[in-house]
Amino acid sequence: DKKEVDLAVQSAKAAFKIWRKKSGMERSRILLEAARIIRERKDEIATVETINNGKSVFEARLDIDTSWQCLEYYAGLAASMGGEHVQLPGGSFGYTRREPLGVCVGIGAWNYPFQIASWKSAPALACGNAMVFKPSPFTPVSTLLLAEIYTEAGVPPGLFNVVQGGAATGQFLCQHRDVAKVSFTGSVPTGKKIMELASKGVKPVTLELGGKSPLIIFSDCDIENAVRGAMMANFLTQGEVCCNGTRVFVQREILDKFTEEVVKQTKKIKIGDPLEEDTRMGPLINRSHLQHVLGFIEQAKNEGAKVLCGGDLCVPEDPKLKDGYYMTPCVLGNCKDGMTCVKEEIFGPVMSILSFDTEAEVLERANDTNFGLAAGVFTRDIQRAHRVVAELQAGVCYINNYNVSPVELPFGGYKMSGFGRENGRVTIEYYSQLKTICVEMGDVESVF
Ligand SMILES: NC(=O)C1=CN([C@@H]2O[C@H](COP(=O)(O)OP(=O)(O)OC[C@H]3O[C@@H](n4cnc5c(N)ncnc54)[C@H](O)[C@@H]3O)[C@@H](O)[C@H]2O)C=CC1
Ligand SMILES: C[N+](C)(C)CCCC(=O)O
Repeated sequence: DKKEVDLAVQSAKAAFKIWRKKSGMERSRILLEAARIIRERKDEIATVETINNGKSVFEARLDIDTSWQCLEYYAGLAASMGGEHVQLPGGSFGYTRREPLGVCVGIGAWNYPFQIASWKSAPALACGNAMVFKPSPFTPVSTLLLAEIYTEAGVPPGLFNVVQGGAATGQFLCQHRDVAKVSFTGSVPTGKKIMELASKGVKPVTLELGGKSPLIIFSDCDIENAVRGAMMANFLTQGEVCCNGTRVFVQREILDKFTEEVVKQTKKIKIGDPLEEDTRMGPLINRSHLQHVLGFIEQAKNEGAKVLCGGDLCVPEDPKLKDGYYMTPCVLGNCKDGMTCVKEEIFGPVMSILSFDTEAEVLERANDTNFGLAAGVFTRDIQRAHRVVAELQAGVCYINNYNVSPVELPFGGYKMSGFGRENGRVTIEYYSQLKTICVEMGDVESVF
């Protein structure tokens, strides 16, 4: 409620007063300690994340890895955040200071709860800010572990606060007068609302929104790697991934071979209890989302797409899983650009395969979308690879791989997939502001 949101912001504000005075080296040491604790508690956090979200524990561990890596990365940058010195006439000079913004708000989606909270809080805290974070009400648990860990590592109490709730809570946060910035991960419609709310207080926003990314497979590619890339691009976290390459464009010469292999591999994905070691796909986030995804498959069939595998409700053999929100991962063939399954973000394990003939044609079609989060290309021709990514309208492009996320590289979208970046050096700019100081060494020459 409004009252709890205010308490969280006030406590973050108090912590900010202490934190902002610390040197980068001091902040760095605490972030490194937090990273160490995450590494030490990795299996436990991954288990909580699996219970939280439903993704396989095998995959959840990878999310926890990119989380502590993000803290380590920004710990490394914290001490080198600085400004510049500029000489002016007559011995006068100026300098700039890079200062924190204050209390930042993070609002997260349910697909990568711990990772999203880490990717937002690590650069925020490294720059000297405080953060109040609101996880999705579908995945409220793991972010609390992060808060616990920051506290144990030695941040001032309240520096990273978690508030629970849905849209109303998010709105209170975006409107709060003591909030300096909002970083949001979620859907395009909510992103627009947040931008609107934040604009009332002239607060900067970072928006990490949805996508419908193209993955382009040329006939000169290493086909085994291309198949693995397409699996990585579509089936992590039950397909509930914003940057997934769900429009798989395959050059006609290898369409049959590629499709056959992708279908073979998709059928092998082990679905079941996500806490079991060999499971690679768990249940979707909730029943209504499952129905929503299955609805897209029905519609795809009606519009002429061919289900090559999966796309059905799945009831695992284990009786304790019988009411789970499981479905079999789906590959759709015979897809055309105008179909709903090709145009809209499904956010489930559904790959659409499209064929193409020429580079110019596929570029035109790949870019014909309002989204622009990610894109991928598989080819052995290095000139073509760089020529194609230079033309793709997407914030993150992969050559001969997909959905890897080294924290050293910026991540974020073009077009309606949002703006601002997470990870990489550049994100320091999104969590700090520049102060200019002009120093007079002589007398004031007044106009009056
Ligand atoms: N670009 C990226 O990095 C990512 C984008 N996404 C996108 O997120 C979507 C799925 O996640 P959902 O949780 O369903 O998205 P969502 O937009 O429904 O919710 C996201 C968060 O915003 C909060 N929220 C909802 N309405 C709000 C309002 N009016 N004001 C303030 N906060 C509000 C929710 O409680 C939740 O914490 C997909 O569209 C996906 O593409 C998901 C993960 C990563
Ligand atoms: C880790 N990765 C690249 C698969 C997804 C990260 C973005 C998201 O939160 O959906």
